[in-house]
Amino acid sequence: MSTYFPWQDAIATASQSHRQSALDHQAQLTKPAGSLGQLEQLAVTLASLQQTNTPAADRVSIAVFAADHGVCAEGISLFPQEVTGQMIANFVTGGAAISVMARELNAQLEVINLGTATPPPLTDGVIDEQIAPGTANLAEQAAMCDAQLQQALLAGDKAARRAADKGSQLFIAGEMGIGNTTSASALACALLGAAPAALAGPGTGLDSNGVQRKVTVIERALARHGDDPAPLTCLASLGGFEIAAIAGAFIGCAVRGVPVLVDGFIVSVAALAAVRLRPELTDWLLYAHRSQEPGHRLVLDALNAEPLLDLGMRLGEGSGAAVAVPLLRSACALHNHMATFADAGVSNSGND
Ligand SMILES: O=C(O)c1ccc[n+]([C@@H]2O[C@H](COP(=O)([O-])O)[C@@H](O)[C@H]2O)c1
Ligand SMILES: Cc1cc2nc[nH]c2cc1C
Repeated sequence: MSTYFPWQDAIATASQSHRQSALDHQAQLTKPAGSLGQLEQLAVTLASLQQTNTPAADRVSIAVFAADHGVCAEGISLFPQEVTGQMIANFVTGGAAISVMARELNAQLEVINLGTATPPPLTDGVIDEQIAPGTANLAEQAAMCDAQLQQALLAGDKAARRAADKGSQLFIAGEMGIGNTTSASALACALLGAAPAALAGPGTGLDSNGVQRKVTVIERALARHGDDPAPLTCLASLGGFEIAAIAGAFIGCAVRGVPVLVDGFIVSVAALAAVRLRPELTDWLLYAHRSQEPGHRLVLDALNAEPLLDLGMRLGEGSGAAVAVPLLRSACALHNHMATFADAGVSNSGND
């Protein structure tokens, strides 16, 4: 495939010296070594990515990418397609889960429309990156052409640039798209060489007959696609506009040195495609939660990812990542504000 990448710039590298300083600092804090578990690693990782001795997750950018999917014609979702447009309006008017969470976190929230089958009832405050009124039906033809893929990747890159320009310390991508678990499952199958039955799940709530129908649809899509695992080919053939945009956004964040907190199943599949495209991206991805969508486990394993939370969530929108932000903030506050053994006059002999 000849898709042109406008951002073939080098991905930023984590600072080994800040990593070492952060590890040394952790060893001085008034606690048995390792007793803050993953919070210690989080603080160290953020220090090395942010190239600082005082890591932070105060300035958070959340970008929700929304788009429709032609594969909905196959009856693979419990919900009608017009919900995508309706939820876009709900995101900007403040009633969606991610809107509430963004307010709680004092995070920047932007909503990006990459193309819906039914226009959103309200477009004020929505970033317009519409490519087409949804992808084509991926069971029958490529979901998008090369030019559309490029537009989607670029829309994601622009969101990453806006986050970097605002000085964001953490980027979260959310997604909204009725039918997108079918697209994400098909894409993961192609990237991993996995069987549809291993990846397909209920999405918004299909029963077992519905999941079986979804498996058959993905099998048709993969038979048409063939076994080409090249990430750009897979994205165009089986992806969604929002999934490709998220892949572009993650690469754009890593190029600009903004750490990413990865949300659920669909976002993780976008991350997998992006990592296959640019393996150096791996360092920049932190994983928030394991979604209830059964395929997420396989995708996380392929990414070698150990997510922080497992709360049985399966909403999307970036909600699983948003609930993990307070953990990152706690990790940073502890790293930055705990007393050292020397400062507090506490004996450190147990840590020798
Ligand atoms: O993030 C997840 O893990 C997740 C798991 C299942 C469903 N979703 C959300 O549900 C929608 C897609 O579900 P479906 O059944 O229409 O394919 C889409 O808008 C996603 O945000 C999200
Ligand atoms: C109501 C609704 C909200 C969502 N948010 C993300 N995916 C969604 C799917 C539905 C159906």
